[in-house]
Amino acid sequence: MDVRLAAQGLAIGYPGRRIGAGIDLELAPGGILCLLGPNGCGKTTLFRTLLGLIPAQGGEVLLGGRPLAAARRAEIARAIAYVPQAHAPPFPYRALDIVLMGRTARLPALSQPGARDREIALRALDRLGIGDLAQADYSRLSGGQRQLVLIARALAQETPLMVMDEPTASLDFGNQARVLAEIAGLAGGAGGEPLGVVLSTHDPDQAFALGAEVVLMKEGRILARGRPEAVLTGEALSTVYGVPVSVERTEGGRLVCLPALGRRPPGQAASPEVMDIA
Ligand SMILES: Nc1ncnc2c1ncn2[C@@H]1O[C@H](COP(=O)(O)OP(=O)(O)OP(=O)(O)O)[C@@H](O)[C@H]1O
Repeated sequence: MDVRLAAQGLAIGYPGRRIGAGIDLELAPGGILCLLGPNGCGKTTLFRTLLGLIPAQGGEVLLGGRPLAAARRAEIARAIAYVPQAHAPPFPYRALDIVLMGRTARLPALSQPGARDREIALRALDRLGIGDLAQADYSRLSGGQRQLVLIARALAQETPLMVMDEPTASLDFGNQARVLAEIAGLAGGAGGEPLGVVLSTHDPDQAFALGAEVVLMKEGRILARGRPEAVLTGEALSTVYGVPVSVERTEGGRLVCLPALGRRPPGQAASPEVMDIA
């Protein structure tokens, strides 16, 4: 089955508000796309458009070569799982109930999740090291715990593609590494068939760690796309984030991005993001 997700000349935004345009990208099982860009540049808006949650303002999204706009909600949910930024629901669901929601698109109409769905949901929680939270009230979990539950929900959905909006944002150092390893494993086929994963992050080092294809965004447009070594240069990162950044190689051979605090790159205007602390 062809489950590639593609954006062609995509324009994104909200009624009366254009956020971005001219966006082309493609995600196939086995691939990892890492979306980087400053706050407010349109990453979440792009994800919501790729998922069909808001309509494209121009161009189109194709799922398996067919227009996403023509696909039914359940069909999209069987192809693409979504890990939104962690939020608290208005009702006190158990963490297990939240994960079971990932099974909805797999169930016949009007039927309740069964023993197998429960087993899959519990396995997803265990895989992320939070099996002990299954009966906990989701609304009382920490931001990072909620984020892990939402990732478990996406795993339980058993889709070939996964869209993850800042999946490591609230996680501690160890859980960030665990989730990155999980993403690499999913794309590598550790859970069975290789998945295609697109994630957004504010940490460019994650793109190096994952060896992911990078999509660098600014103001709703794609500035550069390709291998992290080619795209994530000090110059490109300095331009996009408005702070001087150098990219250096560690003794172990890994590239890391280092923002220099207190100095601006030549020609950069003063920005509230630049801290003059030197
Ligand atoms: N429902 C909405 N209606 C109108 N504008 C919106 C809506 N939601 C978001 N926006 C605007 O769209 C722009 C892009 O927001 P978006 O959340 O896509 O950015 P982002 O790159 O994901 O940001 P961050 O890195 O801070 O999460 C912002 O200016 C935001 O104010």
